[in-house]
Amino acid sequence: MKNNAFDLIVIGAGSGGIATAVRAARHGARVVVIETGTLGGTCVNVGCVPKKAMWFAAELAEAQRIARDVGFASTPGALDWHEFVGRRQRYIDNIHASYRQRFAASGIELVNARGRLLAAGRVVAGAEEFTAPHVLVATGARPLRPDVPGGDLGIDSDGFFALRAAPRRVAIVGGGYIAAELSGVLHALGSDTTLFVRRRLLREFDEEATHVLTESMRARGVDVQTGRHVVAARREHDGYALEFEAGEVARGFDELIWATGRQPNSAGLGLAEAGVGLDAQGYVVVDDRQDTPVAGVHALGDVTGRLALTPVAIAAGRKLADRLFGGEPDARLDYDGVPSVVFAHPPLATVGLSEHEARRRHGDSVRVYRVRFRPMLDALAGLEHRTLMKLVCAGSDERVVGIHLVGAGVDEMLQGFAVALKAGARKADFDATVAIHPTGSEELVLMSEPGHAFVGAAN
Ligand SMILES: Cc1cc2nc3c(=O)[nH]c(=O)nc-3n(C[C@H](O)[C@H](O)[C@H](O)COP(=O)(O)OP(=O)(O)OC[C@H]3O[C@@H](n4cnc5c(N)ncnc54)[C@H](O)[C@@H]3O)c2cc1C
Ligand SMILES: NC(=O)c1ccc[n+]([C@@H]2O[C@H](COP(=O)([O-])OP(=O)(O)OC[C@H]3O[C@@H](n4cnc5c(N)ncnc54)[C@H](O)[C@@H]3O)[C@@H](O)[C@H]2O)c1
Repeated sequence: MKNNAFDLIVIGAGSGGIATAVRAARHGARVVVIETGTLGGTCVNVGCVPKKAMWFAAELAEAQRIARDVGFASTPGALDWHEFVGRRQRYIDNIHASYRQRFAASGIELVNARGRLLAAGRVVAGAEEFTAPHVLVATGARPLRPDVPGGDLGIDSDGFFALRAAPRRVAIVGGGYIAAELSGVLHALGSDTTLFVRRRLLREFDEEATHVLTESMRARGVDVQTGRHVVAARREHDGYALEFEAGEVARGFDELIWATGRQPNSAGLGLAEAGVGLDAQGYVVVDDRQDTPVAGVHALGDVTGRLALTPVAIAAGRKLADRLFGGEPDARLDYDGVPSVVFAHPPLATVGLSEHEARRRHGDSVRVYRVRFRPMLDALAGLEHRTLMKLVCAGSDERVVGIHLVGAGVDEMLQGFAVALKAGARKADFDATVAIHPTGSEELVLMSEPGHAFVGAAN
């Protein structure tokens, strides 16, 4: 008879589940991974990876326009979506294959079924039951549409990845990462794009940075409409129509995309019955070691609702495996100072505190250094695109507590500066570093005078 006793049962083979399983197996644990859908979860299949592929396509479209502007005798061609999506899928298929290889090499068992917790240490999947002293819930999240009439019309980010052509006229509803990213991609690939934001774009981010991003998106041609609260959607003879709180209606959209947030995959897993706490939105409640109140039941990644980013789920998983199986009883992820990039057009890169949050925490000791400039290529092309670079410093020694960048190339620029922030760098350390010329990033080590406080913008 098959032995279904393991050291670790992982429910969900997304970014967090896979990372935990592989690290635990490396420490010698016997691991089974239970996955109901496709290996790799959101990031690989309907998240970061296909999104970045589309972002590259959009960047290439923009680069062709710039090439023409600076004198190349080229006319930007339209993207062959079938060709490109085929390449995108082959790239994803290779990731699936590498995961399978890694599982086989590490002796990790993969069960393709829906997992459900029976009790601490007991999980059922299909017709089988598995036991282990440790169970990890890493079941992720899925798109959430607003509860308004017509909220079931149109598509969400999952549907975006099923598109095989740029819609002629598209309405995107939402104001977070996904709304900003998809509107930039579709605009660059030829869609007439309107973004309807309930309040302001990326409200959790540094306000000045999001103001600059909003301006830059508008300058590129995305119709970003803020303060637009959608109360209903309809399908009319000439396409989708959206109705707003004040009674106005916007109509004539060929496609409607909801980018209004995500909800955890925590229902039907037997969690509440086993004593695992869920918050009001259904997120699994964990402490800073990824432990639930039930001994041996852990959770991480998007299902816990904390910093829904792939590297966060991966890092939390590796720490958990190090703690449970690697002899590191204090291992836990430090959730502070996590950098991230919104792959908008242009990208926005951020780490640490916003200016507002820094002033709330550090009062008058906050000093802000900023520079806005026209990147060389844009100047050559006669474009008015501006880059923002902003350092938020606090304390008498001007420790850098926030870095906010908006503009071409900042997506690849931030990682190294995030190391500096995490290591506790001071403004003086930036000043002491000789610039690399001519680059955009040199501006970050050349800022001399602290500037005024950002007092807000009506966007
Ligand atoms: C459009 C989009 C773009 C994104 N872009 C980025 C980006 O650029 N950078 C970034 O860092 N993050 C990005 N993210 C976020 C990132 O994808 C998530 O933070 C990450 O995938 C979370 O990993 P996870 O392991 O928690 O969950 P997931 O990757 O969602 O994996 C959960 C897995 O659990 C499975 N599952 C669910 N219920 C069960 C069950 N009962 N039994 C068995 N299996 C189950 C699911 O099928 C899924 O495979 C993006 C997300 C989206 C939607
Ligand atoms: N580049 C990246 O790293 C990246 C990219 C995409 C997603 N993600 C992760 O995935 C998470 C989910 O992304 P997301 O964009 O779905 O969520 P989000 O939480 O970033 O944004 C959701 C947005 O929808 C708005 N909203 C909610 N209900 C609404 C309504 N009824 N009408 C209008 N607007 C409404 C919110 O105000 C918010 O602006 C992100 O928070 C992020 O952690 C990361």
